Amino acid sequence: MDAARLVEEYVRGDFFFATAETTLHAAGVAAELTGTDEVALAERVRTVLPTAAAPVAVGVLPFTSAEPDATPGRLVLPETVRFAGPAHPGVNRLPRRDVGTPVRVRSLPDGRRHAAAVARAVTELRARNLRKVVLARALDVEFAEPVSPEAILCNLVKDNRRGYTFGAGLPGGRTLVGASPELLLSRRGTRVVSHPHAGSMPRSPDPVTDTENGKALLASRKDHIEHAVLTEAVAEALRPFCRTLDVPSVPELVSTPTMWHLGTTIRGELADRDVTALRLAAALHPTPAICGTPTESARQLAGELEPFERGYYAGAVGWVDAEGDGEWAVSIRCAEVAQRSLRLYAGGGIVPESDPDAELAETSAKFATLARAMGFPRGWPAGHEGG
Ligand SMILES: C=C(O[C@H]1C=CC=C(C(=O)O)[C@@H]1O)C(=O)O
Repeated sequence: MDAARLVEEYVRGDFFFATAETTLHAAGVAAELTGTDEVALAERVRTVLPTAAAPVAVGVLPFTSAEPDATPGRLVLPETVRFAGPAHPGVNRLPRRDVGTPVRVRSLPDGRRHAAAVARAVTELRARNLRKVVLARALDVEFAEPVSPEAILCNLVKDNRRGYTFGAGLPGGRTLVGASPELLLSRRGTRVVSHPHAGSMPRSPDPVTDTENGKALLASRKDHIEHAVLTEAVAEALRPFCRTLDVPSVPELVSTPTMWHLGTTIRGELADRDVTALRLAAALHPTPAICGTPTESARQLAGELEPFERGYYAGAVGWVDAEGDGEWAVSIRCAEVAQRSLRLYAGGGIVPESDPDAELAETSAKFATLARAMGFPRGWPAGHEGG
């Protein structure tokens, strides 16, 4: 199967997930399983998968299912599932697709207020004895014409050779599209891998500045603190499931076409083969890459400071098969696409050492993954930060 064909054949409502090694396309809904208890949902999926027509479940977990009217996790047993090899270099033959011109862009909150929320978070971290909280903002973009998630996904796949590029149908005809650098969890047999990311600097078209940015990130004490909180939490969540766990003591510099990050590859050997990739993802989520530490207090603080619901942003997206193998990415660098509008999300980890203006700039830089795929100029959304 040709991976580029899977990109061409993707239509809104389908599920698509491309990594550096494999491309997955799933279509149709033989059954849908939803629920706010992710561990229970993982167990239901494990029970039904062996007799499913296509023995793979695909879907999304929300950022939080803690509130009473929470967004539920949504797993689909598709009618058809096709796997192919890597999308690159085959997708190079596909033309870039036009996404249209926005007629209105609104930042939620506006840039000034986001920086003020970061300053407030820094104060609250001390007052509430938190080590880290992740604060996000959103950009609402409106178009005069219907906006095509197929076009955005195609461009995202072309732009991102590595990482996890996804499109997932959501209730109400909406689509979550994105290209995340971050692996929450993969399981193959008894081998599990997580690749948590925290600590960021923007890439630059100027090679000298670009290299300097990478070096500055590697040397940044603030970013190493932010990263250490994350790695510790991921290791702690995986340890009860693993016979062995390898946690490197120093993160490595990783890159996407738009960002530098600190990343740590954590590898484990499962003690019990019956624990599925989805069950492990549910145990890990939400990590301090998108929530904070301690988890509950950070979730509450983010909820107090962010003027919108995260929905499926900062959740997880992926698949699990009847053997329990699968791959789940953290759903960041993404947008939720409706008919003539979409909402982009970007967040950043705040620690007591964080600087509000630098954090605002970091969210702008993170929007570039989607902005680039939509054909917007470099530096967008400058000029739209005012809300
Ligand atoms: C929360 C996001 O990024 C996370 C992943 C990598 C680096 C991050 C950071 O440096 O703050 C964030 O933890 C996002 O892109 O919305």
